[in-house]
Amino acid sequence: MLPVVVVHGGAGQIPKQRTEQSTLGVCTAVRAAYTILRGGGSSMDAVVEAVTQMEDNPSFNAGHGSVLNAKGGVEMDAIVMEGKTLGSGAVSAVRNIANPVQLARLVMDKTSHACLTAEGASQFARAMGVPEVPEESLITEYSRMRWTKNLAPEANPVECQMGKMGTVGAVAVDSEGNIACATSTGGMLNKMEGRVGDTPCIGSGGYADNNVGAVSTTGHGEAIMKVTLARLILFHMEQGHSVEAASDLGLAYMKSRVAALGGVVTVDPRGHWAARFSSRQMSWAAAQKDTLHYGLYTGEHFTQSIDHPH
Ligand SMILES: NC(=O)C[C@H](N)C(=O)O
Repeated sequence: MLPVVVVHGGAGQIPKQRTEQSTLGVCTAVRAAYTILRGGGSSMDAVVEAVTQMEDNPSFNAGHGSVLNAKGGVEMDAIVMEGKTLGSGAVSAVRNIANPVQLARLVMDKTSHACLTAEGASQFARAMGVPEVPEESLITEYSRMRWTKNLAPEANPVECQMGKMGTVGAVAVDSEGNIACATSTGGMLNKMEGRVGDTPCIGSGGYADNNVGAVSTTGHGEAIMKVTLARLILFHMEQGHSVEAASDLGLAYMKSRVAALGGVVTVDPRGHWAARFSSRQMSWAAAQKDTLHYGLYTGEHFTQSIDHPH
């Protein structure tokens, strides 16, 4: 069954005019990651490549295309974790870099820490030679439009969040059976400056353990943290549930316990995979055995050959 990679482009409600770009984005990212796996590359390289591509894609709320905070700025969170050693790296509230997921990986590889935040993360990025980019280059017309709309006195904050839930994430198992996850986000629209969400928090935004599996999550961060969604799903897998059942149990608990919707991508060590969500939509894609799988609405599942798209 191995290798496999599964990605998501965020749970929520995607405006009609953006659905096509979103589906295209997850499919392109999963293809790039699968090429790495098929060439014998590691699951960590694969998930970082997939998430990097989606950070660069303005259709998603991560990197270029991130939502704006209350002051109109961009602060981003990201995490990576590898299942062999349980090593992880994260950055939170980081500014002025194009690819927070790559900085998270550097935190894992080059420091003895699990997470660096804000100005400290920026200093570390500089020390590692990561180029600084102007904030303007991360902001799209669409994210500025959403932000402005949200400032209007009659704005409905819940409605405004919809369509900008596009956090991105990936999980993978490589041909050696090593498992990894990565998640990256601009957070929640209009968040307070300095707000840190679930994404960089181990066990909430993601978790990977070669003995159990891996999960990357998306949804309302404060709710995800309350139930430590990624680790909760892996707990259900430890209890013998399938990737699909465990994902649904975790999401159902979050819905009943804290009235929140979300989505996840999940793998187990044998290469079973799932893309599950309680929100109306989540763009997702998976690649395994040279087949591309993708979908957007509940119950949707399209397949095509990786090498011969039609
Ligand atoms: N779109 C998302 O998934 C948001 C992210 N979980 C956060 O709260 O920061």
